[in-house]
Amino acid sequence: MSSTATAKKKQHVSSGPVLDWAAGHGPVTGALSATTGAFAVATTGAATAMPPGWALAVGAAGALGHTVAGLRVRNAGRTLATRAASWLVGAGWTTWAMTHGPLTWAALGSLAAIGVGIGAAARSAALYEEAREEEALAVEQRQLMAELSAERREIAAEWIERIKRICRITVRVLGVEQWETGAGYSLDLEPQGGITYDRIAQHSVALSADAKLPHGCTATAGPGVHQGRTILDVTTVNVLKDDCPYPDDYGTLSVLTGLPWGVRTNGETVSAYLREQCALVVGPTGSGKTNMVHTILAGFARAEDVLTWVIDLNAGSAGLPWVLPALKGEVKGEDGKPVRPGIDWLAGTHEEALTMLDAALAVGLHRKKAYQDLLARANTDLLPVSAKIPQILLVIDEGAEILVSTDRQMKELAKKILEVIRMLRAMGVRTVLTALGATGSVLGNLMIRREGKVRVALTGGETEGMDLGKLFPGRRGLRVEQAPYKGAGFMGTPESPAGLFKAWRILPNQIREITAATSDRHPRLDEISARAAGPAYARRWDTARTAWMHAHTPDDHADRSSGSGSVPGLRLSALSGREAEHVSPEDELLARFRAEIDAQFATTSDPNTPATEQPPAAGGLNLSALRGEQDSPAQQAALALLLAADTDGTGASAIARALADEYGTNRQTVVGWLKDWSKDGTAVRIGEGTKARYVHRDHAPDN
Ligand SMILES: Nc1ncnc2c1ncn2[C@@H]1O[C@H](COP(=O)(O)OP(=O)(O)OP(=O)(O)O)[C@@H](O)[C@H]1O
Repeated sequence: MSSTATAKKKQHVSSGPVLDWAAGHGPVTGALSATTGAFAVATTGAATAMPPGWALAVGAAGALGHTVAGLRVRNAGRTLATRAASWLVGAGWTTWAMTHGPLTWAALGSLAAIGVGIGAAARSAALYEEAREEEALAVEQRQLMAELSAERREIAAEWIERIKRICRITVRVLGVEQWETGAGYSLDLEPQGGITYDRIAQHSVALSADAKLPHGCTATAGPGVHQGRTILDVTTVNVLKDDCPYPDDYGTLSVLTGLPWGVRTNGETVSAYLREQCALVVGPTGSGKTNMVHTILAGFARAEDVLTWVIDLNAGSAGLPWVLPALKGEVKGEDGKPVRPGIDWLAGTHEEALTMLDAALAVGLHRKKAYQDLLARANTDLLPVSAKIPQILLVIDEGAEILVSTDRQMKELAKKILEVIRMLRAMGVRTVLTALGATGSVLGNLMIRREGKVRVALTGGETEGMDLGKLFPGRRGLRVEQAPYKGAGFMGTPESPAGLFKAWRILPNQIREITAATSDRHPRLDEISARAAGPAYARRWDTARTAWMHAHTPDDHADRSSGSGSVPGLRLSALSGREAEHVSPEDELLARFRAEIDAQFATTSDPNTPATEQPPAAGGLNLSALRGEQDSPAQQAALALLLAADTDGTGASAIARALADEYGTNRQTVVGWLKDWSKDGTAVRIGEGTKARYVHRDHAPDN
């Protein structure tokens, strides 16, 4: 748009002068308007005996007005002079014609000559202005180019020419940034003529070929800082074929600020934002899908506001590495204490999966009612997820296949999965489904299409059942052949358009490290949700329900620990009376907590639980790490207060006061806990009468 036109637009918007001195006229209409105007004034003026000086005054004002308007839009001196002269000549003729009569041949002839003259002058001024603008653009581009280094200048010139030839678009290059990884560069482009980035994106494949980029490298156009700008990412080194190890920084993450899943070809981390979105990860066998699931679980484990629930009907294998090392006591915290599993619940059977989905639905639906006040106070309809009210992320391995299965049992699961996806976004329950293929039947489901906008396709070179067009609609130029490596593929989210990416490679020792490093960080299910989830949730680590985890993982400590010839493998279920004699105090405690939970939820005894509440055998799954898991959050908070009270100790009233606001706990309840803790040795009562107080056993005087 010319500067004159821009200025004109601006004047329209502002409440500026009523007379638009910069009003647009072409050379012909301008000349016509001037001559007919002058003629009309001269004839009317002559007929009404108007003083001729008026016409001259109007002309002078016109010349002045146009000059001021021209100066404001920085017109050239030449243009200003032409316009002012046109006004003055017109006014001069009108004055003369009014005194000598406008309807003479001399008057009319001279007016025609003046009209042609004004037209020609205006045309020449317009041409001059256009040339001036073009020159200014060229100077600007030259300046930009001068600011770039020689190498960047060369890159910029090369791409200006290539885009012009292939896309038939003229672009200005505003910047060239070479990536620190050395794997390519980005160009900041401004396509001319109101063209947007997608016109360049359409030609991605042709541009990559023309630039002779190596296999696995692309030239991908994406949106720039505004709609008139484009960022063109050009990969020159194929980083997809090399392994990309999971970073060894296990720092705290949040579902609100994004969970990193891998890297783009430019070395940038690509994150999934799952507060409101569900995710779909597609990968045929051997593509690196299991590894990707572990990378996803690692991110969830590191988040302080996420509870991960995993369903894997393939014997729970996706979740086991996150559970077994902790349950078997193979991983210890820094202080040598047992650690909590890296995920919060693992379902490996159809029944357990149903229980989990029912619990998720109960939590979500109850949160809707119970947190009404909180939502009103926060003035939002999205539950404010935090470490206190965590997001539940349900990872369902091969969940997409469950959704399209015709099997009766699977259909039952599918119905509940879809209910979770459909109803619980606002209440902080989202899903990550994996699928073996990006086929029509998987993506045909409206709920997946609508709610699952975080999408990953791990191709591993597999073209069968890999419809990238369906997985990433509207994104052109993505081809499976660009990522023929394990763990490599495409990822797209609402925040980051689909493009090549490589999943981090995570190894079993890192899973153990992350389990240990994040043990204290995992949130607990808020009390409101825990109540809704009920005993099914509270007893998820019960021996009867976790026995299957050992069914197919021979215990390598079995022989070492049981010289007396105890049966290897299923130690949890093998609760023989003899083994039960060697019960650790912590396991005894666990049994007591279970009984308490029963009382709290007023449940009848679980038919799956052994008739006598026997603790797990010594040397079996080390459930002591889960002691706190089975308490109510209020009870855990009370225990934390007891610990924090150090050697001074504390009392029931003080603890109840501290918990009243958040949990509504009364003194009587705390008295009960303190009594239990004194009995089982967790707390020690010291002093008598009004001096009586409780200290944690770690701070007891004789400890
Ligand atoms: N991100 C990655 N980077 C490098 N190599 C990887 C990556 N992911 C997987 N691999 C390699 O691919 C192999 C298969 O990976 P994985 O078991 O995750 O695949 P899968 O798709 O789950 O296959 P299957 O379903 O057969 O188990 C791994 O043993 C590893 O060597």
